[in-house]
Amino acid sequence: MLGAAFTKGGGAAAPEPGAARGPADSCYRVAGLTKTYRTGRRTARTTVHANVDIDLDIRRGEIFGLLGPNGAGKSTLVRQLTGLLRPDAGSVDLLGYDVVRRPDVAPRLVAYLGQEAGALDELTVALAIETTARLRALSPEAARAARSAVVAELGLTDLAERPLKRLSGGQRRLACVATALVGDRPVLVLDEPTTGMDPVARRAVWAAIDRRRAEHGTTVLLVTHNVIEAETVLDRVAVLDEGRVIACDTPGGLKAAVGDEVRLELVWRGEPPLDDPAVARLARDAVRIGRRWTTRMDPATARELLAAVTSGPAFAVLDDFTLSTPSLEDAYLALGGRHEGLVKG
Ligand SMILES: Nc1ncnc2c1ncn2[C@@H]1O[C@H](COP(=O)(O)OP(=O)(O)OP(=O)(O)O)[C@@H](O)[C@H]1O
Repeated sequence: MLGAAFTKGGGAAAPEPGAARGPADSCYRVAGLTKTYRTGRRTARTTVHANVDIDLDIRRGEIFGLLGPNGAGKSTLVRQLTGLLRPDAGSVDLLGYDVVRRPDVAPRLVAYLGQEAGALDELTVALAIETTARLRALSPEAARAARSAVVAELGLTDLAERPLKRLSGGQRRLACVATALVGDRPVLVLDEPTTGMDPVARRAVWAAIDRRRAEHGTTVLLVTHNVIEAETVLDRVAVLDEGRVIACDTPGGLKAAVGDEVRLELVWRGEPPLDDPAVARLARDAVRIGRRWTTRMDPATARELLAAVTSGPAFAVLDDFTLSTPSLEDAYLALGGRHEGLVKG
């Protein structure tokens, strides 16, 4: 199985198969992974504990998410999982291979999409995809066929002959996703793949990822801030905060941690009347972003406060409201994560 994955993923000669230490269905087994950055001179030394004693087990064929605010340590983690960064301590087992001891192995099993387009920027979309396919050891004919297929699949036909550097941010990101998908690597590690994309492009990307999982059993490790997207596509998610995994479960399992609470969102068109007791009660706990207030509470209290707000003077300045079951974002907040780094929608 490992040999087959290597032949398919291609590249230079496959390494000796690793001693399969993990269970047969394991893709990544991470234990005690720790990375500390030290910057600055001796007098103004800064130490950042980017990853602290991280344990993870990602199964084959899973769509596994890493969720967390800016600076939580997500990119640092995936760069170690893909052999681009050496951990200070800990182990990474990828399909039976020791990535720390053999950092050359990961690039041949994993298609990694980082946050930058980098070296491909000068090439046309078609050439960038085809070149990547050739680097993944496809024959010239197979590379051309794979390029045409992924261009059509992601709706890139009209952009295929344009250089990446002449595309919009979202278009360039889509082209980079195409380069990650071509050649059918057994593992995809995608760092914020849909950043800047419109809904049509985003849907095309998720459909393409889902298809690979269904047809090839591809494992996908997805870094995201986007909790809405995360909820719909992920099998399991690890929540990172300040370098540590603070939870790891299915989206449903994480949401169950929030219990029976519901989310009440209010959007104001003017200044809410704080002398209204219901408004004052909501103001006490609400997370306020611009004109939007978000709170979590038990359903009976939420209904009571909403009834008071919609039947009193506050209604005149209320633009919109929603009462909904908890989201992954609520679960994240209940876990003690910081609010600012997560985006909605
Ligand atoms: N090369 C570096 N040198 C020093 N500190 C770094 C370096 N790279 C990252 N850091 C720090 O390590 C921490 C984790 O950064 P990392 O990029 O892994 O976070 P992230 O979760 O991917 O963030 P984002 O969502 O913003 O991409 C941050 O505090 C960051 O400032």
